Amino acid sequence: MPAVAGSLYMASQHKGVPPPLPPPPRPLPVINLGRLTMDSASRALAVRDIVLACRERGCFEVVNHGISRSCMNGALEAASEFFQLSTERKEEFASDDIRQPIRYDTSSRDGISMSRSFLKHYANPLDDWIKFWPTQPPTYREKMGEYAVETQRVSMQLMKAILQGLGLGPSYLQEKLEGGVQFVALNNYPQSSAKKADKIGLAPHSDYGFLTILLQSSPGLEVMHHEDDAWTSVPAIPGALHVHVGDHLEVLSNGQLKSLVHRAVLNPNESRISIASIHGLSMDEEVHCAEELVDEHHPKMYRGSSFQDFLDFLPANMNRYKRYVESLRIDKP
Ligand SMILES: O=C(O)CCC(=O)C(=O)O
Ligand SMILES: [Fe+2]
Repeated sequence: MPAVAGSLYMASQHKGVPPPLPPPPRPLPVINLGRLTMDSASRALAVRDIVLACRERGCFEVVNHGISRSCMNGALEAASEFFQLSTERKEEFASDDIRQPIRYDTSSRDGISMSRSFLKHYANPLDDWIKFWPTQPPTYREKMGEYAVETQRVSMQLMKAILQGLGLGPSYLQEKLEGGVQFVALNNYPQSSAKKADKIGLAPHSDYGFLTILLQSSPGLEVMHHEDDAWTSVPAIPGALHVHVGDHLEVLSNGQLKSLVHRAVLNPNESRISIASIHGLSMDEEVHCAEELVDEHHPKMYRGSSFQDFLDFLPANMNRYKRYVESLRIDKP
């Protein structure tokens, strides 16, 4: 009770005793995805855990997701070998136009890259996009392609579970999700240097799809849970993948789930690679609040928007919103 807590605090201050330390950060939920394909009771528990983690923390780690270590390591190696190519080779993919199917950049023109280079491209359906991908390193298409197909599969499993947990049913939007956008961002960050005070690689933001599945070579991802005003570091658990809620899932769930603000800090021990796979509906498909989740007590909170709308919105609105979804609020000031 605040009054009692307040008076205890004052009493302890009076005696020169330091105020109590804040509670230690809660560990991130780690979800065994294998339970989704077991008996229906195990599936129901896994669905409950996934939706609870999305609701309360905005993110979770997944293990037993069926993506082999060699596939994950292969993708990290392919990314690392790409970033080791000559500047000239990498700049073949350089472009200011965010609508390009593939884009390499090193600077902060996007308003949030403080110290990173990146390669971004689409991946689903693979046959439509792989022709735009680098041919160097020679194994790039094979290794990144295998990983992209596997993350798309995991994203489908997760979305079905989340939609079921929200009461919308596991086949809700299924076809649209299967043909939806998968946008892969490979990020390369330098090791932090003692000389440079700024340790931020990528400034705070939310992602705009339904879900992001992130693989990191070493720690550096930090998240801000909804109730917190502090950063929590996400450990790089061997074999695990990090999953967080994006803006369009906040819209679809009519605010029941909130997109997660996250950032990347530079690692003091080594340079770092992360691969973010962002999953949503297809480019022009608008995402709306699910009618089933709107009623007189829960009025519709967001207007509909597509992935394309986000790309159109971005250039003129860099840094205006930490979370793009704020711009979709119907009740925004
Ligand atoms: O590097 C990271 O850990 C975060 C990357 C990220 O947030 C992104 O690519 O959107
Ligand atoms: Fe992100």
